[in-house]
Amino acid sequence: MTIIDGKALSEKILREIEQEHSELEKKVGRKAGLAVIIVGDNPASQIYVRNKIKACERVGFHSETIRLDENITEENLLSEIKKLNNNNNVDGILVQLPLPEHIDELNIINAISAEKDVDGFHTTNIGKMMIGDKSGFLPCTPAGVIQMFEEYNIDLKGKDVLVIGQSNIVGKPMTLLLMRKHATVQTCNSKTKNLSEKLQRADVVIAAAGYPKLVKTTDVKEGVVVIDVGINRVDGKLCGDVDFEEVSKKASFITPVPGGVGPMTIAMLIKNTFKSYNQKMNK
Ligand SMILES: Nc1nc2c(c(=O)[nH]1)N[C@@H](CN(C=O)c1ccc(C(=O)N[C@@H](CCC(=O)O)C(=O)O)cc1)CN2
Repeated sequence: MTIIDGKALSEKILREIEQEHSELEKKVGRKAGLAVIIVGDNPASQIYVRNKIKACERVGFHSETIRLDENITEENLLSEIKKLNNNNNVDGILVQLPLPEHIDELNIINAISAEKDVDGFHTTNIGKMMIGDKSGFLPCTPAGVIQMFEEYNIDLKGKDVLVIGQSNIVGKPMTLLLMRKHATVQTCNSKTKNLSEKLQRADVVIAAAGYPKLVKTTDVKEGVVVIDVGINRVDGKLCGDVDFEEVSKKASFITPVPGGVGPMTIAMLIKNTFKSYNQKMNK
């Protein structure tokens, strides 16, 4: 059994970007820049935003964090985005999700210029992903999972892959990227019947449901590849959607939580920001 080390892989990606960026910065005369908007004080979001800013510092990017009150109006949030769209030092913009309920998430995402949407959530980038137009940005978590498969030489061609969860951030784009790898994909949701039977048949399981230890040993077959996208806090401790202790006894490859998909999400964000910077330089 191999534990897929997302932390080490993300560090390798960041090292490569740091090097390429420092060479380009000398030629261009400015750093790549990422702006992160956070609304309210959700504790988990605070951690993720801090990790994103740390990653920017790690690779030498310019970063700015715009902290906004929980009660901000949609109009005022849109005007912050407009300023960043017009700021030439900013290559990437993201709004940390989730947003408070009074704000229309889709409206906000689509207000970000598609060329700066390094989260890959804008309708234009989702469309580009759908048809395989490489000029767009891929959503960071699914792109990070694909990068893990490539790094560990896990071939998906003809494999039966079960994706648990169909969120816009993970499940749906993950399904699409797996199809591009010629996997046979089944996407489950909370209404799916006989999940346990489906799990037993899967060669690869990608758990992104948000239920602690949903996937158990009795559910999976010997040699299964397990990717745990879940990040749950139980009694102050982090755990994924997979019972790691037990399932790792049957798996051929498995990701841990923490230290698996999470750091890869951040590495892909940095990669997308660097891509945006490069695209601007080449214009
Ligand atoms: N605008 C966005 N919002 C959200 C996204 C996103 O991609 N864009 N995804 C998730 C949260 N997320 C990124 O923002 C994210 C989650 C987890 C990690 C991470 O590094 N996890 C660590 C553990 C960190 C901890 O102590 O909690 C790990 O798994 O090792 C990074 C990013 C929802 N919102």
